[in-house]
Amino acid sequence: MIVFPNAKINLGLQVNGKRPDGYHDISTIFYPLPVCDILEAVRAEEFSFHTSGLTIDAPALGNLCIKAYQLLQQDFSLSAVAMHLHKVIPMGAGLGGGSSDGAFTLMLLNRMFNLGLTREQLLGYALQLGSDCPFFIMNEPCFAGGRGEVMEPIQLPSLKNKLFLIVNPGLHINTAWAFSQLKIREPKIHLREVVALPPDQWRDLLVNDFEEVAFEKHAELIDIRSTLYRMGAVFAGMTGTGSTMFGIFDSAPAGYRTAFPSHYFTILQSND
Ligand SMILES: C[C@@](CO)(OP(=O)(O)O)[C@H](O)COP(=O)(O)OP(=O)(O)OC[C@H]1O[C@@H](n2ccc(N)nc2=O)[C@H](O)[C@@H]1O
Ligand SMILES: Nc1ncnc2c1ncn2[C@@H]1O[C@H](COP(=O)(O)OP(=O)(O)O)[C@@H](O)[C@H]1O
Repeated sequence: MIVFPNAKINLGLQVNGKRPDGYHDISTIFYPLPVCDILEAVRAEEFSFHTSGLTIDAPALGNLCIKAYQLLQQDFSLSAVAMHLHKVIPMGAGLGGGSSDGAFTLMLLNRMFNLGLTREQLLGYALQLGSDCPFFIMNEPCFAGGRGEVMEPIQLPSLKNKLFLIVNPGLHINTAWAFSQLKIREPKIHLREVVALPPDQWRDLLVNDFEEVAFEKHAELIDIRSTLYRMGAVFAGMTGTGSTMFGIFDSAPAGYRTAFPSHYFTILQSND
């Protein structure tokens, strides 16, 4: 069985406060984008896990695909599988690639072994893997609160047929570190009100609180955002805890193939 774990970006990200459990309450809009890893699993005599494509900066046993298998193995007597993950989504980039792999592993095994897990049960397992894993069980534009697991699907017709230029400068920003650096402030305007406006009015209103932390550490991210606006982006910003930047365009900007010579980039059409 083969699945294609996709990435996501965050449209705005407000950190509202620290929780007793050590996590933070956030408000964000998770938006899926069709840049995908490839994950295959087949029944086998013994368990194996192999990867290809981008090198994963985590020990094999720490891989979220293996953690997902182990989670279900605890509750069901799953027979062995041979898994292969082909890594395409840049890591530690704010694109949720690892989280997506974990969530898609849960959905793949649920189908493969006919476990009959409901969406609620899958969401529960996904949250044990990480705060933005549950989103990939829903995998549609969602307004999210809590740790990122309290989700409400949201319509964003203003993004229909828009193009997203994703630029990853390869700067790894650790999620825990980014949260530890944050100064929590009251948002000037709530996320829901901003995204109700046309995207060309989001500039300076749709804020990712982690930009202040990331831009202070990596000034080149500010240059990437300026370049995206110069190229005609209706909106440009950082996703998650970074370092991936994205620009939203009405059409493919001239010269985008040569605008970021030393960075990973890709241009995608909104799924909506
Ligand atoms: C903040 C987001 C926005 O999408 O960043 P990105 O990972 O996408 O950049 C995600 O929710 C991240 O989710 P995820 O990457 O799964 O984080 P987790 O593994 O659950 O947590 C890693 C660490 O980040 C911190 N953390 C994470 C989520 C959260 N709501 N509050 C936190 O304080 C905690 O220190 C936690 O130990
Ligand atoms: N299957 C996986 N793919 C990518 N990263 C993984 C995977 N499993 C575990 N990881 C670890 O999780 C970290 C964060 O992964 P990822 O979700 O891609 O980050 P982000 O959400 O910031 O884009 C990676 O840096 C890596 O150490």
